[in-house]
Amino acid sequence: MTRSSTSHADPAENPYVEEPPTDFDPVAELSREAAERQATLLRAAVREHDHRYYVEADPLIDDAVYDRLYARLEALEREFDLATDDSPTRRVGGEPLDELETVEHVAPMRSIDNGKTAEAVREFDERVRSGLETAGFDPDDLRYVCEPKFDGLSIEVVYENGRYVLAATRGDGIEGDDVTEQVRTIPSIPGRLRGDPPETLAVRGEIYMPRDAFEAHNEERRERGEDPFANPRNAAAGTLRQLDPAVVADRPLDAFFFDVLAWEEVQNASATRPTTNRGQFDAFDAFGLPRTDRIELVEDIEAAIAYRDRTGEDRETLNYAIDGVVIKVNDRVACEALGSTSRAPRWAFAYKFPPRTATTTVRGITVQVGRTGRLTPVAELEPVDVGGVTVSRATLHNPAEIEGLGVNVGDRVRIYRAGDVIPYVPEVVEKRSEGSYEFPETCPVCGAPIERDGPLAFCSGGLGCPEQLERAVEHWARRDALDVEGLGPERVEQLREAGLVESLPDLYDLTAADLASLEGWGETSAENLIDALDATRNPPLDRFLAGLGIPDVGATTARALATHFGDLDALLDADEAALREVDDVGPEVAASIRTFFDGEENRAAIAGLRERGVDPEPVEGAGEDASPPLDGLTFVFTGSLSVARNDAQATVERHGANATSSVSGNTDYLIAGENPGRSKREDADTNDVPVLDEAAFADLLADHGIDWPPA
Ligand SMILES: NC(=O)c1ccc[n+]([C@@H]2O[C@H](COP(=O)([O-])OP(=O)(O)OC[C@H]3O[C@@H](n4cnc5c(N)ncnc54)[C@H](O)[C@@H]3O)[C@@H](O)[C@H]2O)c1
Ligand SMILES: [Zn+2]
Repeated sequence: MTRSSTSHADPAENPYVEEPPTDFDPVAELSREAAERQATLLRAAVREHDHRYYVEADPLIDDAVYDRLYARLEALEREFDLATDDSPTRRVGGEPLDELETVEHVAPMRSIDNGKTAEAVREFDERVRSGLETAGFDPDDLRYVCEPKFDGLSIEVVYENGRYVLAATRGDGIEGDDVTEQVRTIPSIPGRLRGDPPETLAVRGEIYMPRDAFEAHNEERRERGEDPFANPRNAAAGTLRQLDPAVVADRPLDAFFFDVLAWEEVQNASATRPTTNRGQFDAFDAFGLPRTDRIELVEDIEAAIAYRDRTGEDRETLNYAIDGVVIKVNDRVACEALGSTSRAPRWAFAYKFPPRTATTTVRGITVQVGRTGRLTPVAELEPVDVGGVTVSRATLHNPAEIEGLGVNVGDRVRIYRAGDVIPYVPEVVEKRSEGSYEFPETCPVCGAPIERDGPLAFCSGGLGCPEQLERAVEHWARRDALDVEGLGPERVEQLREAGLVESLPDLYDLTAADLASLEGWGETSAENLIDALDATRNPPLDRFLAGLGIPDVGATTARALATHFGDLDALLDADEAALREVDDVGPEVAASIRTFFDGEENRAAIAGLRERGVDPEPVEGAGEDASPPLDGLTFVFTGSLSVARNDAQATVERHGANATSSVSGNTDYLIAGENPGRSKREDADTNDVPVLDEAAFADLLADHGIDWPPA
């Protein structure tokens, strides 16, 4: 099999690549010649966008714009009978990456036809009915099975004699990338099937990053100064492209399976393939393959439409991203009779949710200052409804983005909002102003000069900038840092405005009397905050470090630094070479730590804290030779313990162990509190992982000289 080559359009010569129109003339008004010319350009443009989207994972245009180009091309090909075999409307849009090995799929991995209206779904139903009638089926026997359409990464997984042997991405539908080692690290994908599987089983599913994990992961990226992923789909795709399986193992991915690509048995007659799509899910259950429990078998297309509406209502509450539902003919013999085009099966249809985008006017552009001084421009908008939510602000990310969009006050823009993503502006739809917004040269809050670093801009005012100071104090008080209750953003702002807090150490000069004199404070709340601050005077070293907000140092790196150096002075004196000896710390992070500790302001803050008796506890037994007591062990926690799960995880990590969120063959202990999760217990059984209750866990820690519950 040869790899299909993709010719790329030269963006400069093709208007549909660089600046796709927002509207097209009606197809009926075109001459045949004009239609041919347009179709040729559109084909080249769609190919180019496919490449940017599937291969480079860096699309030039928004999905809605792409969908418009694609629909136009389909319409021209249909009306003027122009389809060519190599048209992108005839094939799946991806192609394998160069860095990974290429593998051929056991059966083509096709796309799915889709639409956003009930009308389009009814037309699909009519096509199915007439197709079945032609093939001699009784359309009255027709049943549909409905499932959520997961917005992740399509994957093929192959089992031979029940053993996991291969995983591949969709690629161009015929060949994909070999990601066997990467996918092997996903805990919910079994290494061995249970029950009575056929000799060869190839299944299709979707890999996704759970929403909570996505948010946590993005938070870490932001802390390291990296750009967050725009959505969970990109996060999952970016992760699976990692060539190093250890990186993949570190990021929480999960999977749902929904289709069988091949089911072959030579001798094992008991393992017959189910005759319905619904029945295949029961087989998945028996084999231990994860699948959604939101499957519904319905009597007719109207019930399928209702299913989509109900699913849409639950959309924001699910821990995974979905972009619609998939409606499939249930009976597999009927599916085979209907068959497939080269691009998509005729027996399935994706009924997508309405786009979460709208058009509105930019009323103003403001600039926000973050903890590290990073400046984020924000578009202040004419309020507009987007999928049921009123949006009046959208992020413009950074000055380079503004230049790229060419946006200015007064322009009409499209905004995009998904449940878990801050609304943003993918395009200007109508230019009504001159040029693009001119980014200020000084910080709008403190007036210090702005410094540019590539696409980003920073306020150079440091903790002298009121906004940076407030963010730094809030950061210090965060749960995973010093955990000071009662010190939220509003109170921090109040303390700064009252002149009580002008630096981090000032927090520890506060008195209950100072606070009680402020508006909205009583004696009790004042004393509570003073007590909460007092309780942080001897924090564990890692929390102290996390609280300082060193760029690139999140909670995990802070723990690694604390365990390695043991006390603050050793760390303050460490040069970059010494810092790089710590796990997780590469040259960039080492340089960033050094720069932070060399900064005069930061030195002064640390000295000021120590003068006020805020001094971190040294870590006992730390040092390069002594390996930490729980080194190499992996724990999973389930159910409720006497302390928060985060704290339990932090405790074992502080002593050298890993804490992960799902049980696999690599887990050493499952710690089960009250009301433990059933699936984790089952996974522990399957993988022979010992399950400890909290008392037994405390004993285990005591054997290693670790106190439980943690102080
Ligand atoms: N912005 C751009 O330049 C650009 C370029 C190309 C494509 N796109 C976007 O990509 C999308 C089209 O991509 P596509 O062809 O991969 O289609 P798709 O991703 O919309 O749908 C097909 C996929 O759905 C998945 N799926 C999820 N749940 C499923 C279930 N329960 N049953 C069956 N399949 C299920 C399958 O893995 C399959 O690969 C469009 O939204 C388009 O806008 C954008
Ligand atoms: Zn400033």
